[in-house]
Amino acid sequence: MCTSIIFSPKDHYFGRNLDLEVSFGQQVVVTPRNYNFKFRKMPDMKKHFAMVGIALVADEYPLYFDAANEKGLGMAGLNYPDNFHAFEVEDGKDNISPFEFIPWVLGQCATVDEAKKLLEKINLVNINFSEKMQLSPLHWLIADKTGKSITVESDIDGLHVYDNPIGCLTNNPQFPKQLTNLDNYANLSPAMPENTFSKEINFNGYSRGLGSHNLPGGMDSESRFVRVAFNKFNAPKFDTEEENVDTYFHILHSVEQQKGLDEVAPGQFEYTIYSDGTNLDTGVFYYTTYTNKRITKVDMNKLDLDSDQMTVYPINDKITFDEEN
Ligand SMILES: C[C@H](CCC(=O)NCCS(=O)(=O)O)[C@H]1CC[C@H]2[C@@H]3[C@H](O)C[C@@H]4C[C@H](O)CC[C@]4(C)[C@H]3C[C@H](O)[C@]12C
Repeated sequence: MCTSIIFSPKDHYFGRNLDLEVSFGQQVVVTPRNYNFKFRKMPDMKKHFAMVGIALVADEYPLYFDAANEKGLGMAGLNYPDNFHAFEVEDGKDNISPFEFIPWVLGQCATVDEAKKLLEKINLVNINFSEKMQLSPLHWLIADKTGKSITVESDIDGLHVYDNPIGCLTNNPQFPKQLTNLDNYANLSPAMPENTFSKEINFNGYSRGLGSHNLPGGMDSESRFVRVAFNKFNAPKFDTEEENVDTYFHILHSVEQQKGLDEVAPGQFEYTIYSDGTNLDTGVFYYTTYTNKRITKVDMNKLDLDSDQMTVYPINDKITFDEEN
């Protein structure tokens, strides 16, 4: 499972938890403006916006899991098995494979509105990156530095682009069903509950936090959607970058999957491999990993963004302690 959010306390932070049972050897990858993006069915993109995110580099191509560009547009791909459908190549359309989708959008769009326009021509096609790396069944969250976001789902009946008023995405079911399910939790509150049960009964309020007693705690996608939305909308907003980044990671870590809790095959457990976020207003990228909760920072603006060569930073994954004595 995975969870992606946009959090807008002052600046806008966009990113995700990547949950899986195996790691692909992904890294932090900055792709500068003059790296030549090749597309299978579309012309090369020789000049484009620079982007930073997490990717697996294969055959010198950045296979992005999630990224944000220098204009403040972010995009993340999350698993969407059984529902995702890829189509045959169609004349007159922008035929893009899912593995090309993030560079295609982030390379040329600065805002969600521009992305929506581009998506009118898109046909997500059935082309594997390679024999070994087959098509991924994904859906996407796209967000910008106004705080606006959309969800993109390619179902058997075509491409759906939904306005996303919650600014969160997890996995199945389809996005409209996640929104409907959220209705079930409208009475959650950070405050102690009012007695609307019956005037004839007195409730003692035996514990603090009873307003969120029914907040779902499961690893499943519906539970994480409700939990991350509740935690995000009730999170404090600060003035400093440090406090807002810290809060952003508290929100993502509230839906992280500890090893041992989500068995996907006998003895195999899905867990939160990394959590990341880009400040869309500044282009600074942050991440933590399952074993390294100290926030690592990569500022793409410190690189030559007019270059044609990617910069790759291996994931900083080591468990460390601050030795006090
Ligand atoms: C599995 C990842 C999504 C994580 C997630 O949602 N997990 C939930 C699993 S489930 O719902 O519980 O089944 C996705 C996100 C981005 C994907 C990767 C990117 O799309 C880049 C390439 C694309 C290639 O086609 C396949 C390998 C790959 C390297 C993908 C592997 C995998 O599908 C990734 C890593």
